[in-house]
Amino acid sequence: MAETVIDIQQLTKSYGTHKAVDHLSLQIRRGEIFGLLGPNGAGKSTTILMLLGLSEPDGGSINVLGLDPTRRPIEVKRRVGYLPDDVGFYEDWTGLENLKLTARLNGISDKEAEDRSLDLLKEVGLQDAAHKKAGNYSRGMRQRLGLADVLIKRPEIIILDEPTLGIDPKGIDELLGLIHGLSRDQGLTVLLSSHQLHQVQQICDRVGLFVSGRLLAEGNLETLSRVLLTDTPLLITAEVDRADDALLTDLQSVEGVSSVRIASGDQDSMRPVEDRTRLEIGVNADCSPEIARTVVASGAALYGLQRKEYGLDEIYRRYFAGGEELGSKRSKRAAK
Ligand SMILES: Nc1ncnc2c1ncn2[C@@H]1O[C@H](COP(=O)(O)OP(=O)(O)OP(=O)(O)O)[C@@H](O)[C@H]1O
Repeated sequence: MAETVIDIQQLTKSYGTHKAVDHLSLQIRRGEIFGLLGPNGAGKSTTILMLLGLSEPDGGSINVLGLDPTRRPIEVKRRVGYLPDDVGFYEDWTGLENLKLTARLNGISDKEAEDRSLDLLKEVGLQDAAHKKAGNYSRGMRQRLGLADVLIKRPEIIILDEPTLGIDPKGIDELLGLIHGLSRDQGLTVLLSSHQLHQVQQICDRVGLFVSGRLLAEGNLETLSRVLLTDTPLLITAEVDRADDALLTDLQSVEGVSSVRIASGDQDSMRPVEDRTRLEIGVNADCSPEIARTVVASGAALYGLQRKEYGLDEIYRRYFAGGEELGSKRSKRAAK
């Protein structure tokens, strides 16, 4: 297994009485693309600042490439690239000039700076814009220039804070493809913060789900569904002509069923046909045959039965829709 390049243990940071990061423990391995996923204010940026030595923890420990960022921020900065959500460039300078400046600031010779800058501009698909002023770049181009800017010092880890914010869908795909390719080709470790689920899902090897400064769960999609949806890893929807209380009770007693509810029909794409009722049945094993038998035995007509596994989007939506009480229950479970 690849070595651990970021090791966070029981990390805590408060602003006044507000805990922005609350006993966070997390390990990231070399070459991984790890997604920090969570709503605004979840503590992602605060965590990133502490990883870079730009903010001091109140408690716990951080180790980045064997270094404590609070004590050795300069060495960490040399080996870790950081792309904030909005990079500052000299707007009147060309993309190439901006990159060369960063290279020089990192102690790279003029000749090498020119070569590396041109190579990177090509790599991020900006060769044709190399001599255009950064002020005239689109948001997507600026982010790609930002990526080149971060890579110029040949870091081992790059940390990207909401890199796709404000970019159009095509630009997002290009940027994510670029990040993925870089990680795979060069063994670069990528830490990417986002509240855009499908983007994180698209390229991340593992995801950490943040809420209120705490890491509720981490892992690949499968692990997340197991941890966050222990009771109902699968959802079966049944479309019936009617659903009385007796049917709901019968379904609830089928082995493997953990929840039964009548769908609200608030999602257009899933709205049942008029005069039909859609039941959402949370199950921990596929008990479709027994569900079908129970519906038919009740005298109701069964129009359809569908089984699906949760995607990250759904985990996120369901999880956060669950509210505080559910959240704390689940976080305890996740912590086990
Ligand atoms: N410098 C600060 N002073 C006081 N409170 C802060 C400061 N920075 C962050 N916070 C608070 O700490 C909490 C975590 O913020 P943080 O920016 O880390 O979250 P985030 O997950 O990165 O969200 P966002 O995507 O909105 O930046 C929030 O409640 C925020 O208001």
